[in-house]
Amino acid sequence: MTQAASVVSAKDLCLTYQADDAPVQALTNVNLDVRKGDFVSFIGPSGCGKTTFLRVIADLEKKTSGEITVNGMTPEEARKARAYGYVFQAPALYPWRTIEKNIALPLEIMGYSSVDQKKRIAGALDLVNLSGFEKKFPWQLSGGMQQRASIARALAFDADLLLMDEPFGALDEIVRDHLNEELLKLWARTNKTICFVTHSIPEAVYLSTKIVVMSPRPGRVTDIIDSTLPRERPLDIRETPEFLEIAHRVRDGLRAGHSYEH
Ligand SMILES: Nc1ncnc2c1ncn2[C@@H]1O[C@H](COP(=O)(O)OP(=O)(O)OP(=O)(O)O)[C@@H](O)[C@H]1O
Repeated sequence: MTQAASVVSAKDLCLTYQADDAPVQALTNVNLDVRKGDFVSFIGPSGCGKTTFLRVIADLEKKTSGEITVNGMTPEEARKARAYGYVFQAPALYPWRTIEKNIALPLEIMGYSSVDQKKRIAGALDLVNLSGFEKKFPWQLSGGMQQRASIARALAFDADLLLMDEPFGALDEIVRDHLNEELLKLWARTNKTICFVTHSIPEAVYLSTKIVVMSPRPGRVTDIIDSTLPRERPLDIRETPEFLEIAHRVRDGLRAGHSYEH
């Protein structure tokens, strides 16, 4: 079997923010290869550079040195080619726009025709099980539904790559479990490549084909774990020895990152 194409490739990637008082080294020599169809989670304590890494992929920040390609292009070229959808930590929906108008916004900006917009909005809402909620305003939906609407917005232009920055962090555990299951189904159905930031070890292990463990100051990758779990994952897989073993390795990686600081 030939290896899947590289979607994100980072080689010795470094990023230093030029803050007013002192420079902040947010990413140091990050080496990572994300392949088509991978579900990659980034886990690490606050401030280790997870968001920064997603923002470099999305061309929202510029690298200081090293290499980064997205679908074989520079991040700028990839952005212009609409290579990815981005889901933020909070749903970030405009309260004065209905759900369909929120999803339409990036499509309007990109100049899709209104017929095309309608088709894409209907398809994206169907993927996140929100058909029928087009005319509702964000405040009429629960937190979980709002987050699904913002996932629909990221799906609407049908990019192969989905960047998700801790999308379920603010939700309670039951809703989060449900959305984790739904996200895996969506991933299986669409064969997208997903880069997902989380603070939760069980969430990272449950969702991912690859787990990138990071440590802070300066943001480094301490471990990259290829999951041995099958792609089909009922929630109770979280009680299997295989799952717990991977979770254990993630925890060890996080601890190793911490002791580095002393
Ligand atoms: N625009 C900026 N200017 C200066 N420093 C910044 C800027 N953005 C982020 N940083 C710093 O860079 C480091 C990495 O930040 P980043 O947001 O990538 O971390 P994170 O791992 O995503 O954290 P969290 O889990 O809290 O979201 C932090 O120390 C942060 O304070």
